[in-house]
Amino acid sequence: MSVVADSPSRSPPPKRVRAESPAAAPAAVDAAAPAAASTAAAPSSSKPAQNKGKNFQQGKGKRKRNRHILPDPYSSGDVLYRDVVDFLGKEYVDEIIAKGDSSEWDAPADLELMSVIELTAGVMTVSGESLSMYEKDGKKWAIVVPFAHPGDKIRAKVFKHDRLCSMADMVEIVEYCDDLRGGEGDRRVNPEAGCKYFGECGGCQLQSVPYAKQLLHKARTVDLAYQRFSGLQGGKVPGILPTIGSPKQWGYRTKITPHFDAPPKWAQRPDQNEEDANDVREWSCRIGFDRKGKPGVLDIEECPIATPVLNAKLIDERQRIKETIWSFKRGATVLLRDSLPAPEPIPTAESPYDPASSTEVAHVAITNHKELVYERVGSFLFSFAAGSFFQNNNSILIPLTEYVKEAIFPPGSTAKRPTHLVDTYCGSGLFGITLSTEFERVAGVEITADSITAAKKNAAMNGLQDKTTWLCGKAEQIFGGLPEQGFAGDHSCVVIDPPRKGCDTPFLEQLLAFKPLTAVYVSCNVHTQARDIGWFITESEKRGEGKWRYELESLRGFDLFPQTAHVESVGVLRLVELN
Ligand SMILES: C[S@@+](CC[C@H](N)C(=O)[O-])C[C@H]1O[C@@H](n2cnc3c(N)ncnc32)[C@H](O)[C@@H]1O
Repeated sequence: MSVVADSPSRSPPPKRVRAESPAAAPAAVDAAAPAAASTAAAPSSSKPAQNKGKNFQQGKGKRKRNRHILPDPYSSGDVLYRDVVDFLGKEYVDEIIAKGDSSEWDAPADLELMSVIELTAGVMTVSGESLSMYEKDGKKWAIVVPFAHPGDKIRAKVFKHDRLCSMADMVEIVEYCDDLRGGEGDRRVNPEAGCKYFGECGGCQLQSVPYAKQLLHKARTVDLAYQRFSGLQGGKVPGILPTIGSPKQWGYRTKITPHFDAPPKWAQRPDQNEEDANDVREWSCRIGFDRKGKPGVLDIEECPIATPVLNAKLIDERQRIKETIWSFKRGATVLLRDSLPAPEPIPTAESPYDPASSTEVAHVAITNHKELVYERVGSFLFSFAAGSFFQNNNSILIPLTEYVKEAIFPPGSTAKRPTHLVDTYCGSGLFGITLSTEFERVAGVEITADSITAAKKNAAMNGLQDKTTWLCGKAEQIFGGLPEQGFAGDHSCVVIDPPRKGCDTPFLEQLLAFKPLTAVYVSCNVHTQARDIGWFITESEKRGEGKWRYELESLRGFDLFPQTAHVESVGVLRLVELN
């Protein structure tokens, strides 16, 4: 474990552009960044966050205002706060907050910023950090430290106080607790395995945890999300099923986006004499990922969770950028995407893809956002622009799509069989196309025109053009257009796979009005999923007036991102007629 000495700066990272052309490229959107959910108790809408930026004035008559900013609901900050409350004890926290003197923001007096303290890590947060107890004069306070496991004895440097907790950097693990250790990525056990940047890179959080325990951690995350955010009482949330592991636990990631900063003004250019300018310093170009708890980019030569072809391409890209770095005025992001080589000829509606003809071929790495990527999922071929959305772990896509299929048609069920599938937030058609064999008709809806173009092309490449309809528009407006296409709730099933911010209220309202036989909600943010499913079940009880309602039949995580704390959650909703 490396020693972390500097205090992190809290300033926002500089803007980045794509690395294709150094000049005048547009600012790239970080696809991995969580979208802030916007309301506290209901699915997201266009309303502003209720408590964002709320000010609390400390001390009457004082001119200095102390801004205490609460995290957006369902954000990682909100989830951490819930972890802290559970750790300190809800009764204790309620008591402190009930005083109304904002003392939940006041760290214990002797806990000074930049001080190094000794702790015993208590529990692991949802996002994989440790929480340790700091108690002084009856005041309980949590210390958040990354990379420590429950039971580890550590030294940590406090750099920020927050509500009921302080953030600290890991300085040293003095004594390891073996309970959660011994994973393949634990370099104490396997010095050659895992990632040499673990402990410094902000990308992975759970590498040193054995894989089976990573899966348990993710099942707990799903469980906690429903306890905290669904508003559903005990019996309405089924027991969380074991997390389905990823067939590949390393070398699985088919897309990575390392980034780099432009040379700062003070940096000494290679062609510059030191006498030319005062105050120039040496600067080196770092291409990689954000550092954990420290500002700036961590220089990354390889990423062991990325596929081998991406790691090979990373060497070339790093070389290319280092050679041209002085032409960049702003930082930039590099896209690296794993692809099959373009098939020859490209399958078409007239001559569709034949899975029997496919052979094992060497993959290629694509760096141009507009170039087409090809991926196989089971007996289907997909293509999409490299810069657009597609799931990043191909190795788990057959288990995931097969699971959704079985959830819709449970073996031995006597329930009415849906004949039509509506794939909402369909992207380039992953669920609609892989599940199409079970349905008479499939409709997909998606906000991004390019993805709909890709979905149509994918349907044609797989010979599915006649049984599929792909509609570009907001999912919030789409159910109205479905009857014209022959879709009605009483013979349909809906797959819902929204971005991290979850569904909007208008979407869920339409889903309730459509009243499908089954809905399967797949989500990369279990916290907004819990909120949406909680709302949906509760509303269905009101609207069903004792005649019908939706039940949450099953819940389980899929590990699309081994070694990280992320979990994909699949919730199955079934319409139940009550008389
Ligand atoms: C998590 S991705 C899922 C894509 C696809 N189901 C898959 O697995 O490849 C979410 C998709 O929802 C789309 N999207 C985002 N907001 C939307 C909205 N309001 N209405 C419809 N689609 C939306 C995004 O463009 C993105 O393709």
